[in-house]
Amino acid sequence: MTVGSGQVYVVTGGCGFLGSHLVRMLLEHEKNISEIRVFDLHLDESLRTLSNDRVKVRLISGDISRLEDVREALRGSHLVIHTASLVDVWGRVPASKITEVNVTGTMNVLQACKEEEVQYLVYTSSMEVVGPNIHGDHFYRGNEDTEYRIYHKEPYPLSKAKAEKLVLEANGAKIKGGKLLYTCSLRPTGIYGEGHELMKQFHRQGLRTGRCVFRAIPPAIEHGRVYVGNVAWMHLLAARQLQIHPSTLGGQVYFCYDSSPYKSYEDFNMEFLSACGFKIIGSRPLVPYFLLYLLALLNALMQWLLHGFFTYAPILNPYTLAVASTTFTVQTDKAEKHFGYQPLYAWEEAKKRTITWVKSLEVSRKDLKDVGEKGNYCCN
Ligand SMILES: NC(=O)c1ccc[n+]([C@@H]2O[C@H](COP(=O)([O-])OP(=O)(O)OC[C@H]3O[C@@H](n4cnc5c(N)ncnc54)[C@H](O)[C@@H]3O)[C@@H](O)[C@H]2O)c1
Ligand SMILES: C[C@@H](CO)CCC[C@@H](C)[C@H]1CC[C@H]2[C@@H]3[C@H](O)C=C4C[C@@H](O)CC[C@]4(C)[C@H]3CC[C@]12C
Repeated sequence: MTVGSGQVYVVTGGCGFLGSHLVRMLLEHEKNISEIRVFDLHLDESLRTLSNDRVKVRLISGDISRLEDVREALRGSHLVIHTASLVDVWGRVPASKITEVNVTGTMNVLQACKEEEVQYLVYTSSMEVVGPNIHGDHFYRGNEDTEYRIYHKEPYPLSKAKAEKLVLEANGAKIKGGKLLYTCSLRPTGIYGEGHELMKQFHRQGLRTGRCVFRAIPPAIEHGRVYVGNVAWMHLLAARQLQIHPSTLGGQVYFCYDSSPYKSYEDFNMEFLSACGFKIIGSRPLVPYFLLYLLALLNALMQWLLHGFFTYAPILNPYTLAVASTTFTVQTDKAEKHFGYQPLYAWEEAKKRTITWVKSLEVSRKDLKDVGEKGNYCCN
C-alpha cells in the first residue's frame, strides 16, 4: 500500500457514532490527507479495513484523560477533530468521570496540541452548552448570537460548556516552536442517523409495546435535529477552512444545522419508525405533564436508592423530560458565511438512509427471533 505525503488528521472518539461517520466522510471527501488516526478507548476494528492506497486509517487505543496517550497520538499530526466524550444525561456514569473525560480530556488535547506543535483543533461541542435550561425557556429558531439564560447544573452540559470555553480561550495561544493554535467549536443539536444508539432503544421499546409509541410531549414543542452525515461534513469543512482562513474561523462557535424538519422529539422519531409499522398514539400527550414529572422524579429517587447496588438509569428523568419539553431549534447561516457549509444530504436522503438503517435493525432482530427470541416483527 502506498500512502501519499498529505496531512495527518487525528479524530478522537473516532469509533463513536459521529466519529465513525466522520472518518468515512474524510476518506471519501478530503483529498489532502494521507493518514487518519482514530483515537478511542474502545476500538472498532472494522474501521481499519477502510485504509486505501491514498489514506491509511490507523487505530490508536488510548484514554483521552491520560495526557501521555494523547500526546503520543498527536505527535507529527496536522489537525485534531476532538469528538471523544462521555455522552450521559441519565446518571449512568459518575459526574467525576464525565468531568475527567470531557473537561480534563479536552485540557489534555489542548496541552498536547501545544507540546506536539499541532496548530488546528476542531472541537465537537453541543447545543447543550446553551440549552435548553431548566427554567424551560424556549430557544426558538435561535442562532449563535441569540440571547438566552444559560444555566448549567447537570454534569454533561456543564462539562461540555467548560470544555468549549477552554477550547475557545486557547485560540491564538502560542504552541511549541512559536506558531499559533487555531480552534473552533461546532455545536450539533440532537444528532440522528445510522448507528444512533438512542434510536435503537426507542425501536426496542416500541417493539415491546406492540409498535405503539405513546405520546408524552406536546407536538408543538420543537426539538432541533441534524443528520449525522451533515454534522460530519460540517466538521470536514471547518477543519479545511480553519487552516485556510484561521482568522475567520478561529475562536468561533457554529451551530450544526441542515434541512431536517422542526418537530417534537417523538414526531421526528416517527419519521423513521413509521416506516416499520410503528404508530404514535394520541394527538396530545396521553399523560398530564405533572404525572410525567412525578414519574421522572420517582425514577431519580429510585436511582438514588439503588445507587451502590446497581445502576438504575431509565430514559426518563427530570432533566431529559425538561430537555424534551422545551423548544430548542436553530436557524442560522453562520457556517455558510464563514466556511461555505451547505448540507451534503438533503432531508429526503437523510431520511431514506436512516429508515434503511432502522429497517436493518428489524432484520437483525428477526434473525434473533429465528434462533429463539420472543417478539412480533413485520416491516413494510
Ligand atoms: N449524539 C448527539 O445527539 C450529540 C449531540 C450534540 C453533540 N454531541 C457530541 O458529539 C460527540 C460525539 O458524540 P456521539 O453521539 O458520537 O457519542 P459516542 O458515545 O458514540 O462517541 C463518543 C466516543 O468517545 C469515546 N470515548 C469515551 N471516553 C473516552 C476516553 N476516555 N478516551 C478516548 N475515547 C473516549 C467513546 O468510546 C466513543 O467512541 C460528543 O462530543 C458529543 O458530546 C452529540
Ligand atoms: C419523555 C420521553 C418520552 O418519549 C422522551 C425523552 C427523550 C429524551 C431522552 C431526549 C430528548 C432530547 C434528547 C437530547 C437532545 O437531542 C440533545 C442532546 C445533546 C447531546 O450533546 C447529547 C444528547 C442529548 C442530551 C439528547 C439526549 C436524549 C434527549 C434528552
